[in-house]
Amino acid sequence: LNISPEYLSREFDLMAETLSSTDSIKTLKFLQKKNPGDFVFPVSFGTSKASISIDRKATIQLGVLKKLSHNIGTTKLNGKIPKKFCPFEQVQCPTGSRYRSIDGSCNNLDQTWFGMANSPYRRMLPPDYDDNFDSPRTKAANGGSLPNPRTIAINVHEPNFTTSSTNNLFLFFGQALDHDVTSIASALNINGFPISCTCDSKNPICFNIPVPEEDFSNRDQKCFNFPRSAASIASFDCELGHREQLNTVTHFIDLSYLYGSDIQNALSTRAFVRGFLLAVRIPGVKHEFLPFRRNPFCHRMGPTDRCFVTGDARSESNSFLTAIHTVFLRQHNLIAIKLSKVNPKWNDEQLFQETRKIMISINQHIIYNQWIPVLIGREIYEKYQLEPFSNAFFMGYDKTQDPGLFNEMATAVLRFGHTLIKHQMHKAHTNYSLFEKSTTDQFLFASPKYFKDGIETQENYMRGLIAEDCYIPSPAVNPVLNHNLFEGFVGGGTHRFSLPALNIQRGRDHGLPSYNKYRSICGLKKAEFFDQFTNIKPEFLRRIRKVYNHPDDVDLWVGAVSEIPVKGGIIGETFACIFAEQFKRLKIGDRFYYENGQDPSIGFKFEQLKEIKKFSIERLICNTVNIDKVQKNAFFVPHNIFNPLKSCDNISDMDLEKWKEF
Ligand code: HEM
Ligand SMILES: [Ca+2]
Repeated sequence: LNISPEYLSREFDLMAETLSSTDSIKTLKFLQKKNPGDFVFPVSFGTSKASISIDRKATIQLGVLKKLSHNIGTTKLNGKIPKKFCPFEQVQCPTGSRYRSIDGSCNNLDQTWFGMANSPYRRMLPPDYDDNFDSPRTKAANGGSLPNPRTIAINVHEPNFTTSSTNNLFLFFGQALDHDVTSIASALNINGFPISCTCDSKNPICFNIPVPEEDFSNRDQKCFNFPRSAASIASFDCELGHREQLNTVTHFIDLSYLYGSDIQNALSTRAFVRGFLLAVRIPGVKHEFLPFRRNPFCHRMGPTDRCFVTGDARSESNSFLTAIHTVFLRQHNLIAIKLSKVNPKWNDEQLFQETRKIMISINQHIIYNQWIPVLIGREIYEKYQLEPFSNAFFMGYDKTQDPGLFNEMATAVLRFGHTLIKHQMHKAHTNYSLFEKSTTDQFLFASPKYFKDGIETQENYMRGLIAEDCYIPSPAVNPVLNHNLFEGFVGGGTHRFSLPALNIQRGRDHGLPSYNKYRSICGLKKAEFFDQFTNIKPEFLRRIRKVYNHPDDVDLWVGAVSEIPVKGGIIGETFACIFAEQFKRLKIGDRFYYENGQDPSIGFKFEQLKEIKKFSIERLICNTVNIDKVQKNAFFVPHNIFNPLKSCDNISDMDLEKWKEF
């Protein structure tokens, strides 16, 4: 049904007025109450000024849709959101820039917003909201309710402690990559406060998970607090549409976790001398450290503690991830020093931008050349043509391809990692022997410890990453993540979370269709009966059948992490297919993709590209960690025969002389 612009304009104004009056009352109550028993969801990282304003306009749109669909009896309404309520505008692009913008805009010169920060996710399949456009997916095939996510967490994701040959570097490099491409905006109230979803809250933004009878670990709390993700308008041209979610970081693989996704953050990471990023130097110590800032915005810290400045607020969520940030910071400054020697006339800005470009390129090279084949196996890797060329430019950039991240990636696929995280992890000495175990809760938000334990500790974490294995792929999730997540973190209370339950609830919050639907677009058969989930091991299928009534009910993350991994890979066929499609788009839809040779003014010279391709994860480790040997493939634990240690002297590096300007 087509709705006239005049009618829509009136309805939007009315809805804005209604919402602002109820919102301000709620906010006032929130401020007056300040009840110490209230607690705030601890994971509200994905926020930005832009996300608050987009959320607001999207909420007004959803209110209008709800009212109209109620009055008219259909949700299939066509019309344009009035200009005043459309949060997106064409960006004015500078002409001929050789470098990526910080917020990702103007990568695509026709569709300037493709992949930029604070823009909506895309979807592989249309959403499956209960009311078709906004309310979470909660209905089961038999007309009843889907099983409680926490019941699923307890029964399907119960811990198992078997380790694999891939290591923690593979895993946490994956988390860093996730943080590069996605950060779901959390819903905030109009004053920018995180929303406090107490168990009895009637706020429609609260989608709390009740604690089921069988949850022995959490009997003392009534619910798991769960605010929905912020809303976004689904399309840039502001057609009326379903609730979409908002990515607050650049969708491109552009090291936004190192350089920031907005200008203010970006400026705060720079030293403004010789192209350097801000870093701490300690006299007599070879390597640099992350720059620090003081409270009050550090998580879980005392008044004298310090935490770090980085391009992404989640960099401190665990010490192993912080170690990866440190490695990239060091490599940036190493390149900047060399470039300044090669081109002594370049100023800070030139040095910074070219170093950033090289860094993003070596990171893309490691991802496409080394990390992806381990994740999805060679067969799918080759089928989707993700492998870099050995000796040629890539000429396949296609400006019609939208590289934007699929909601499925943020809400399910990239969360495969949650099943691989060991309950206890270690640091390692230079000879790779592991020592000092820490349990999951000890390395979460542990920056003060990371900092205080002294400089050698940081090297020990980095060596721990390469020396220690992670778990094998399976639906099992370690007991701290599954049963006691963030225990004691929030206001000193006993509130705990369950990571599998959060993943499942987030999928429903975003209206992700069921696992079964994705099977059918990924070349597997859509199952009529549970037995037709033939790529799920019987022991896991038994668990799934115990909690779900129908194959169409199974949540995407749950079904897909239960699949047998693809040959030579870590994830199953369904995740591998969504992943490969996404990373193909991130390659051919990124004008600055490092191999792109279509436009010499932004691409590397051929001899420079050859140098980039000499770089590897092993070289990165050799350059930035106190170590003189590293295993042949640094994403696997060392092995005397299959993955022996190799001297760093025999691992190639880039020759930056190829950047000399005459
Ligand atoms: C120490 C370990 C980790 C903890 C405690 C942790 C915890 C969390 C939490 C609480 C969320 C938000 C859940 C929600 O409300 O929707 C989340 C999101 C996510 N996690 Fe993890 N995680 C960890 C490691 C990892 C690893 C190793 C990976 C992947 C290899 C990963 C991938 C993701 C992704 C992709 C998201 C969604 C991010 C977004 O788009 O906003 N996480 N994690
Ligand atoms: Ca990015």
